[in-house]
Amino acid sequence: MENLLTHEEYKSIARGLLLPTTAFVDGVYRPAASGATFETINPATGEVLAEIAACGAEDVDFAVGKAREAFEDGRWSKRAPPERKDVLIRLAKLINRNARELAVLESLESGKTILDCETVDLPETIHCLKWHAEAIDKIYDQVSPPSDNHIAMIVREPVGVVGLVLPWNFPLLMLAWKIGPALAAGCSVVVKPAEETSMTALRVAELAVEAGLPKGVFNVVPGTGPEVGEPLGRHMDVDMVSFTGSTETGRRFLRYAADSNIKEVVLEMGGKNPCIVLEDAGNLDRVAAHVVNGAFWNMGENCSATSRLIVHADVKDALLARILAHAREWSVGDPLDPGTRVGALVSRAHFEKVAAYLDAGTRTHLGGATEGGAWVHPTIMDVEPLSAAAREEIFGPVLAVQTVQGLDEAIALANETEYGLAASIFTTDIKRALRGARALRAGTVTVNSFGEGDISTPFGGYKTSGFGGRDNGLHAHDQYTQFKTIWVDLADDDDEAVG
Ligand SMILES: NC(=O)C1=CN([C@@H]2O[C@H](COP(=O)(O)OP(=O)(O)OC[C@H]3O[C@@H](n4cnc5c(N)ncnc54)[C@H](O)[C@@H]3O)[C@@H](O)[C@H]2O)C=CC1
Ligand code: BAL
Repeated sequence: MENLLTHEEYKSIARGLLLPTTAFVDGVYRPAASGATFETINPATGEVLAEIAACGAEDVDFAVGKAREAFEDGRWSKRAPPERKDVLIRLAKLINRNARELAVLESLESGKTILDCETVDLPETIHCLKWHAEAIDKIYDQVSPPSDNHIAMIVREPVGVVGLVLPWNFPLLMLAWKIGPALAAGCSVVVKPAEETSMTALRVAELAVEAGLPKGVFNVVPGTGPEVGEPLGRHMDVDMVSFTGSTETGRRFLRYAADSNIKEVVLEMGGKNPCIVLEDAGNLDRVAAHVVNGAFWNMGENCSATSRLIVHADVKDALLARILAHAREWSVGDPLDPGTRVGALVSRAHFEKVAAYLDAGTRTHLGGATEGGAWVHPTIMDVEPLSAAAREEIFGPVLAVQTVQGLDEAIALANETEYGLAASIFTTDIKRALRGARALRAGTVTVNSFGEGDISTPFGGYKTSGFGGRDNGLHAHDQYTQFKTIWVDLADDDDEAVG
């Protein structure tokens, strides 16, 4: 990549970074009300990067209050759409101007490779914000003609104060997926970053104010799930929560909403995503490259990662040979080395969770090993259909392989999961591809490729993978918008009144 720096240059930038460590509320950085802090660790070195404000219910309440004030006085919610667009485009440009610093910060906190941060996370974050900004003044209200004597306007209004609860695997991109449409709609937001990765969200909130976003509209409250996420989920003055993370925590947000003000809840949760390769898949080398990318990109810490390979017996050996050849190219190493493809897992605790699955297969084809308490080598293993490794979300670079004899068996096995986020199918027969794609119970199905789609296409899951709406696409704007119907009676004053 011609724009990448050297390993030494990245390390030098890392040493010089100014780290944002306190909450960002009402346009300024401020410590937690209690003064408490927690350590944020660089997972690749085990070193403490910074002490971050450990916020709690009092801080959440303060941030929600400021977000509410901002929403009600209309400083953002009632600004003309073209003006909101200009501010968000300025924010995208500021992120672009600070992209290198943000990429290094993202990599340091999360263990993600600098290669991905520079070439995927930052460009996609910037593109996402621009895309939603550009959409703001192109979404029209509607008029319904119920009768000659009536007219009904269907108008969109911002939902209000929104809580955005983020995961650690794509800290910046998930922030953008949520603030893009939320701010575009005119909402005020209170962001709760994952405790492993608080700093890039804090820095983006600061840049947003520099871009002209009024204070109080974009607040960030760092802290743990129980101390910040729960009070946000239970807050009586939060109108909606959008969450990305585990299915277990997603369920909690439904309970919080039910027990409080029945706020709207949108959940993007786990996956155990199948990749079906049929005997007529065509160029197996190309298929293998997709499978390896789907399984090991971002260390498999990706809700839509290819975590199950369901392969036809006739091509299994040939495909596996090519998969192993591609996977061996994925070098494990320091995330700040631009040659590294597999960085550190996000935390020691997560490393231990993933490592516990490494001997759960019936036969290991590759990997099965760890390194330095932070790295898991790309691992490929055969698994039994009902085993934990075949059913549970591992969220690491582990590919579970199962063999089938035909399409129907493959579909049945693919759907035999509580999840339904993503799936892929490889075949050169268009009818089989479409029959398979329709039968797969997943929010995104890719044919002859691996991918999550594009900012323009909705992303979310079936079954326990998703609830309440979709990220991305214009559909995402619906989440952050209330529809109001305004009826007008067009009858003359002396006509008989009818309902
Ligand atoms: N769908 C996805 O993209 C993600 C899935 N996961 C899955 O979840 C597993 C566990 O990872 P975690 O980081 O523990 O995920 P998590 O779902 O617990 O964390 C996601 C967010 O929810 C917050 N949270 C945690 N407990 C909470 C609570 N009781 N109330 C309110 N908010 C709470 C966290 O602080 C974080 O901001 C992973 O191994 C992986 O399988 C994790 C991250 C992202
Ligand atoms: N793959 C984007 C959503 C996520 O993994 O959190």
